[in-house]
Amino acid sequence: MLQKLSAFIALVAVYLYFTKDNLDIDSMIRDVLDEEYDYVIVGGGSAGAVIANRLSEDPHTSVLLLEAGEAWYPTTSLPIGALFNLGTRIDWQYKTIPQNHCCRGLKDSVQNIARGKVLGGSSSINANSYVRGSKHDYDMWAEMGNTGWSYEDVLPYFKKSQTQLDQDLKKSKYHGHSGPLHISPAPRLEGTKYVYKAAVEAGLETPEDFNGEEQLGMSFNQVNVDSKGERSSTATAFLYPVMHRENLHIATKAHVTKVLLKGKKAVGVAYIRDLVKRKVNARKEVILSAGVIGSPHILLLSGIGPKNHLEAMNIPVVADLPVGENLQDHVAAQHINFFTKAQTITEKDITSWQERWKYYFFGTGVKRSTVTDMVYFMKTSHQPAFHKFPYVQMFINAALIGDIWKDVIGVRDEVWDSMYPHEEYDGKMGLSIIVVLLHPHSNGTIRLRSTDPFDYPLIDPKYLEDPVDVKHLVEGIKVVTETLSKTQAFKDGGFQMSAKHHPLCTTHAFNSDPYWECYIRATPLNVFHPTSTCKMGPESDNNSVVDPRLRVKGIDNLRVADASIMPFVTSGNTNAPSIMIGEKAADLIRGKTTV
Ligand SMILES: Cc1cc2nc3c(=O)[nH]c(=O)nc-3n(C[C@H](O)[C@H](O)[C@H](O)COP(=O)(O)OP(=O)(O)OC[C@H]3O[C@@H](n4cnc5c(N)ncnc54)[C@H](O)[C@@H]3O)c2cc1C
Repeated sequence: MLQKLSAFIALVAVYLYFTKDNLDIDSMIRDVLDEEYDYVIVGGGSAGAVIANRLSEDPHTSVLLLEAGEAWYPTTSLPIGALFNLGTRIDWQYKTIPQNHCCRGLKDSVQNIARGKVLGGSSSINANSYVRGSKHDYDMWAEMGNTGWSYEDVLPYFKKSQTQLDQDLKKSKYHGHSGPLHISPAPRLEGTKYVYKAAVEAGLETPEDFNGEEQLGMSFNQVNVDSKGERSSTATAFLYPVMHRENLHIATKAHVTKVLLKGKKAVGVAYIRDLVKRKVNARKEVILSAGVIGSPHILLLSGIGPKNHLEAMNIPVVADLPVGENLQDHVAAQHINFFTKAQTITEKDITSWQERWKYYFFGTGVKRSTVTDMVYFMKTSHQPAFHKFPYVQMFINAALIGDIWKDVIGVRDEVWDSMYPHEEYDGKMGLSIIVVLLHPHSNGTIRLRSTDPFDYPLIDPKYLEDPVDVKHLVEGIKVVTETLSKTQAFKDGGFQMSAKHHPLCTTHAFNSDPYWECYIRATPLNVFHPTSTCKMGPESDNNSVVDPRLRVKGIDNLRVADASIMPFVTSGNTNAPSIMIGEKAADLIRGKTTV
């Protein structure tokens, strides 16, 4: 009994030691707010946190940040934390509506859409890969009429936000050295080194820096992890260090329900905190940074959206704009697995207490890892010739898929047990490769389910509606099964591809094209990169919601600044681009160029 009590007290002491900083953070959250601020920012995520920081640099400007989620959570600092954050109270835990063109191996044919509900937003719960996308993405945004968003225009903002810790990249003209966000190289385990060798042997490109001169090819990953081995989110980088500013007020657990409008001018927002309906005024502007689902949700509730839909919901139409259209997401093929004896991370390592202590005391071990240690970018033969950016990305994970992922992905029990049987997977080392579609032809929508602001909207990404989307993915899979897997390096590493037949695709010969098409449609993943539901476009683009200065069209004093404004989804993970959008938005709002 005494022993158990001492162990418990020791645990509490360690917990308090490591969370003491969080008590300071709590003390800086405002309970009582002013009636009016210069700027009211909704959502303290990847973009919103950056805007709050930058606007409050001027002590004469008052800024309020309203965030629906909490100030912090015990597992957010762990680089490997994505696995421990999903499905918790800091994840909104959205779901799509049942999908018609995929997903029969998933529960109810729906995909889980995780989003962060905490300061830092999704940057506090994500998988930490630091990927800017292709320079051609931004050049095409500019060609579409979005003046000021070409690669040359946005590169300085990427650099501004960043401190590159990788010794080899420190001198690169593509990286920044004094920004709040810390970027370091992903660990290089024995298992992933074999993949690199395989890429060289197969004649694939192997750029040193996929965020630099050349993106295409196989590279070791770059991650948002600081020199102490902790996650560098926009909360830790941009908010916590400046929360003491007198002119920056931050309110958490404040759920914004509506933009308050006087005619066609935004004058504040309505929100609910502690079960009480409240209002706050904005002297200059309201900035929506509530993310790809939150921002369109609030606009629709405010009467800004497609006329037909608003009328059907009995909401008076203030502006007829395509809010909630153009939803794009990176859909991916289920993990392709290779067993190996070369060092990788086992599921037991991920959950073990020894590893937890190793990380807490020394900042080392597998919890310092973000698992995706390498990335590969490729074009496919099915993409239009004028698209110079890649259509496929691979995440090379230094761990086999295991039960820890089952609920995150939402695969039906019997399908999961058949795909990843315990006797084959438990305790085994290996690689899992996720092949991701970067530019889906199938775009979807976000619509109101009801006028209750707490009712989640209807999310329909229409995954894989267009058959060409599957073709891109099959071509990507073949690089794994026909090229990498046949190299001497893979033989030397003892890599053995799992030949487990997908239980819903047994009528197709294993490893044939029809087999992979079936495999992709049966149990796809989304890799949490939805964008473009408040698309940016010039005056002439009727399919856009905000102009290139991020102002909501036809409404004064209202901007949107987050992943929802992307004209199309970038060629890679979407956190760094959302942070860049935050940096650029701050300059657009205050009318000065800082880069
Ligand atoms: C599990 C997961 C893994 C990912 N992995 C990676 C990765 O490895 N690399 C990468 O680059 N990208 C990754 N992403 C994607 C990336 O994190 C997002 O694209 C990016 O964070 C989006 O930024 P944002 O500012 O648009 O929205 P968010 O960061 O989601 O911020 C929106 C904020 O608004 C708040 N909010 C919403 N509605 C309201 C409301 N009504 N009232 C008040 N506040 C509200 C939310 O709580 C949230 O804090 C991942 C995402 C997830 C969820």
